[in-house]
Amino acid sequence: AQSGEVAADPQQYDQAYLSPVTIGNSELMLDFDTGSADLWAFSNETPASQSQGHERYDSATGTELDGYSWSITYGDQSGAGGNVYTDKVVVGGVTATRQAVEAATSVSASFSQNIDSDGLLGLAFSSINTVQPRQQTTFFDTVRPTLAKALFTCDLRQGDAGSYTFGYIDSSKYQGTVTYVPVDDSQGFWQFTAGGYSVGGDNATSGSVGTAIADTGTSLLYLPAAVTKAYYEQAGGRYDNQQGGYTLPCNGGAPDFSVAIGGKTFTVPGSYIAYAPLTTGSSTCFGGIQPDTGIGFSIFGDVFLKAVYAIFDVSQGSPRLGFAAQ
Ligand SMILES: O=C(NNC1=NCCC1)c1ccc(Br)cc1
Repeated sequence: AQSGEVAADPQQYDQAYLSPVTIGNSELMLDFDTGSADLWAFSNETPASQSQGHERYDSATGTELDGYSWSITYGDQSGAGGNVYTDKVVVGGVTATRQAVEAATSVSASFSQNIDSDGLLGLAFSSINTVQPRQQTTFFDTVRPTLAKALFTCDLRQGDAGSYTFGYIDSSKYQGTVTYVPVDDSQGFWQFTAGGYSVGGDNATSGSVGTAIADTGTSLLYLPAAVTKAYYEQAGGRYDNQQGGYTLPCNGGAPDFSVAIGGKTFTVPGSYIAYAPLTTGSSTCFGGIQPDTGIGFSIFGDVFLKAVYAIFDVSQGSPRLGFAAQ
């Protein structure tokens, strides 16, 4: 049985985390994304005008799926599209011999401009893979029957290298016990229910967060508008229309944010929520918590995930998420 571990290296401000992947004989840095289900890369088929500074997948090593294509739009309105190959993909020693690899023929500006990222490796459910005419499986679904345990884990860290594992849980990476919650995969996401919250350890805050997804591909923590408003009232933040979100002082006084999941409380340090200065040297920071208005549910992105050890587990028949304090 296979198992393995790969580093997750943070970009500036932990905006995204990138992991090394070998596709054919190309070595690429991909953004592992539990919020989508396509494995795509900049390629020899991506226009030079869009791929300056990126490593590219050489599709010559692959077998083209004739007449197949893909096209994806992400929650932040970025997107890409192209052709489809099968090729050997290796992640931390775990090998998929015939993985669908989606070669980009077009990518949106934010992907071209982020030269650290050579593409994405989707880890949501294969039901939302965009390949036509026949949907393809994610890397995890492709290797799942060969894994020691049908699960992968995510250990993202603030400003430091973390890791993803496939096929095993590394109990040295968390403290205390793991709390498991059921996952509703009907929309293709790692969707769960979050409970009550508190700001700055003040257990007077009431209400509950509700339906949420665990999304490594989203940088911030998007919560219901009422919860977000309650947080910034205590944090001394304000909604800045020009910035299109809440901002707050960078000065280190931001309160912690705690949320109950499966009856256990998980805490995001205030320092994670003073996310990044509006511009270099500014004493005002963009907030790591923002309202989930219009999305339909909350998004537990990297700001939350780097405060926990997360286990994405399909070994029990029904999918489940495990969380433990880091
Ligand atoms: O696209 C999503 N996550 N991944 C990525 N974002 C940007 C690049 C990769 C996403 C998924 C579900 C919801 Br609801 C909102 C956003």
